[in-house]
Amino acid sequence: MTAKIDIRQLSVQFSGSSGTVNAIDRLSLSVAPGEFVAIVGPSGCGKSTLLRVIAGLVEAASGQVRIDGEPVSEPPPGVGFMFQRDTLLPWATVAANIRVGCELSTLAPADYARRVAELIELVKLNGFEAHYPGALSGGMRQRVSLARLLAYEPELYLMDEPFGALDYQTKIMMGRELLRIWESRKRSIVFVTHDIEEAVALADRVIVMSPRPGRIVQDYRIDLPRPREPRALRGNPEFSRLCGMIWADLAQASGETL
Ligand SMILES: Nc1ncnc2c1ncn2[C@@H]1O[C@H](COP(=O)(O)OP(=O)(O)OP(=O)(O)O)[C@@H](O)[C@H]1O
Repeated sequence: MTAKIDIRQLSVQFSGSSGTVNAIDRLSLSVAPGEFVAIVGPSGCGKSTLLRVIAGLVEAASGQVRIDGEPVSEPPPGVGFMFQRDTLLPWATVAANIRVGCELSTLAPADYARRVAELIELVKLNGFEAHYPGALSGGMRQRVSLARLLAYEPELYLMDEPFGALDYQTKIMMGRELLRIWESRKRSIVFVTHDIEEAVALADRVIVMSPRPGRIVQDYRIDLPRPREPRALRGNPEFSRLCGMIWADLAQASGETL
């Protein structure tokens, strides 16, 4: 079976006035079709850079990234992103921003309005349809970005701390929705987060990265039963064990003692 994402010996460097930064060093990773992979690691370890290389937005110094067997050289079709800083159109309303996702999807134009209304309901932005992004909080903008991504329904979701600006309850709710959609459609997801519990609750695998240069130090298979209810997992001993191990890896990667 062809991997959805196949990364071989990837290195990425950034050059600036203060010298060259080795952001990623000889990293190899394979993501199967339909797999949900979470990436955790200390700040600055190259998680966002890795997503950007997969998305064809940053060039590799060496190594190769393939999506569906094809080398990535520019943003590939069928890939949806959700970046840390939202990329909403400032001149378009909430509804119009979500509609952009529909336009990228295979949905018939006659169904756009219904889908936009469903997604606004899903991300709890009823009453804000006609607002512009500048009039929304960071968490609300993140929910619009999520709705736009869900409207697109790409084959591959690249999500960079998608729930980082949300309050705890909304974050749990959005995680549950993402799981529900993923479980019904089985698209591939690469999901960067700083939240270990979120990573273990959602993903099939949790990849732990070390700080500069970014490398993979652990690759955990999360065999917790599905469908999962993120909140109910909090009392599960296997869930706690996995979170504890990843916590220890991260502490070690950051050079901290527990
Ligand atoms: N465009 C760029 N130019 C120069 N250096 C960069 C650029 N983008 C990233 N870097 C550097 O590459 C390294 C990895 O950055 P990256 O944003 O990928 O880390 P991260 O793990 O996503 O961090 P965080 O968890 O804080 O979001 C950092 O040292 C960063 O300073």
